[in-house]
Amino acid sequence: MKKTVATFKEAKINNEKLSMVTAYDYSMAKIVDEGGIDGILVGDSLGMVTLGYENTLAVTIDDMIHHTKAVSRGANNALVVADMPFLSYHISIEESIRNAGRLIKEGNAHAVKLEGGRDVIDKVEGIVKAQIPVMGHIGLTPQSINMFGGFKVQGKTIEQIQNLIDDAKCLEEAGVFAIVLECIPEKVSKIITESVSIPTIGIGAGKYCDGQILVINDMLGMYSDFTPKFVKQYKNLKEDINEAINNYIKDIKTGAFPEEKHSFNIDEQILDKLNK
Ligand SMILES: Nc1nc(=O)c2c([nH]1)NC[C@@H]1CN(c3ccc(C(=O)N[C@@H](CCC(=O)O)C(=O)O)cc3)CN21
Ligand SMILES: CC(C)C(=O)C(=O)O
Ligand SMILES: [Mg+2]
Repeated sequence: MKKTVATFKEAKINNEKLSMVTAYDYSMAKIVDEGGIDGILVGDSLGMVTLGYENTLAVTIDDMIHHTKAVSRGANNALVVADMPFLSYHISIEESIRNAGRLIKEGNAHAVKLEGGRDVIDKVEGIVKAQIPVMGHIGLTPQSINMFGGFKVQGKTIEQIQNLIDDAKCLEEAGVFAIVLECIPEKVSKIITESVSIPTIGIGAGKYCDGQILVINDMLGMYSDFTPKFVKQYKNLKEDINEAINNYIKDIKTGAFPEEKHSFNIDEQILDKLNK
């Protein structure tokens, strides 16, 4: 069944949990889509996971469009959400709408996600008015790494918690269809989740969120630069890939690969003529 922003809103009303993962290319998008995932986020985490940057700040709108196009081709049922990268929605409302529009028109995403609350509310309103569904994202917003001084858990003081609740309510008011809550204490995301009527999607935000999201490389054990506490590793593909590569190398060295079934033939007569 095709997932839409309406599916997301209905899930909260019906008390059904939403499942999301990130994906950055066609093949992975197709696999997770066929697996029945509700939503795929083309996260700007691709800067770290697929491009090898230290953080997400260097990712460009063109990087995002390039990967979003690929993911959209592989996703038949899941809702495809594309992250707006750092500085693509900070300068003006006009520029924000233009960039969000490119992710939809060129990338074929169904919705965009941007980080922040009241500080970006005018941009959120502008994009929503342009008929582009927006997902909010508060808590540990990785594009604020230089303000936070690292990837650190947010929402631990009364003031921070009150700000998170107010941000969530303002985002709902501005028309977002869902909000990502990243790296905040479980009891705080419970309060936020109960304060809004749109679904909350948690990452490191505990069990009370209306849905969960993880970076695909983390949950499959394919990224080892760091492993946040909130990651549950469902597979260790790094180990499997290592084993496969070792066997492949061994087979090449010993001549066990390729076999006849992996090779192509020509007519013996042609070979005879060639030899004469
Ligand atoms: N592979 C990957 N997975 C992610 O979840 C992810 C990215 N990349 N890139 C963008 C952001 C960065 N994220 C991160 C990165 C590190 C921590 C981390 O190490 N957190 C500490 C908590 C530190 C504290 O106590 O304040 C941890 O131990 O989990 C958390 C989120 C989440 N996002
Ligand atoms: C971690 C998720 C929510 C994200 O924003 C990303 O992958 O970029
Ligand atoms: Mg992101």
